[in-house]
Amino acid sequence: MSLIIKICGLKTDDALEAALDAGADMIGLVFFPKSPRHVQLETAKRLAETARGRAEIVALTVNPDDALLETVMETVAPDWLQLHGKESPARVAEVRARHGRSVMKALGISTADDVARAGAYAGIADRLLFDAKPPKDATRPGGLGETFDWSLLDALDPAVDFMLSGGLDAANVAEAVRRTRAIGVDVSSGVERAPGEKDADMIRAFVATTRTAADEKFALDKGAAKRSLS
Ligand SMILES: O=C(O)c1ccccc1N[C@@H]1O[C@H](COP(=O)(O)O)[C@@H](O)[C@H]1O
Repeated sequence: MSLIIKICGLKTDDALEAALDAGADMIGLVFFPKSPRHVQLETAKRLAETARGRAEIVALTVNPDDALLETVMETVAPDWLQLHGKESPARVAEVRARHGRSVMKALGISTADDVARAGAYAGIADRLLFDAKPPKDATRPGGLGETFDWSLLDALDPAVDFMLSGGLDAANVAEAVRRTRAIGVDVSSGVERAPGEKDADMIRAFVATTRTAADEKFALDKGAAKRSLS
């Protein structure tokens, strides 16, 4: 399986086209008014119509109530609901059952305890997404361009798949691919020239670098598997 690439926080037709042309597998639309990437519903609807069938559409919300999720479902019809707040495992299960959509639960990581707590969501969320834990005074829980110590993820149950985010960019994503067993990567700030302003060249560089790193890792793993059989 090839590595999943998600470009998040798209709010213009040009940025969306750049992500789709570059070969992004998932595109993220942010519904969080305090974010510089917040997108109006009508714009989101138009962007989703362009993206449908070319990439999976992810609607990112933070501690959403059901009214917001219903509106997003009716207007945008995303493939995924990304929950990026303090949603409990029970709330994740409820959202999944009520809205009938795959749920990606984002979890902020700064300590080994944060990784241990992730186990409570395994088998409940359809996918886990690890992000850097935001500082206490942050105005948003993600999209801050901050990395975290990826070695903390070594303690995670090997049966649990996850995507990685938090401060990724074209300069560090190859190392992230090599260093972790993430099945996908998610980027927002790292493909922007200013907060909320995506840059087509940076999107292309991010996707190309990620694909090359994933191919190299696959070739290395294949070689190692062959050697262990001989
Ligand atoms: O992008 C935002 O503004 C945002 C707001 C609220 C919650 C999450 C947000 N973004 C997500 O955060 C991670 C990491 O982003 P970055 O690459 O470090 O900027 C990613 O999943 C974004 O989708």
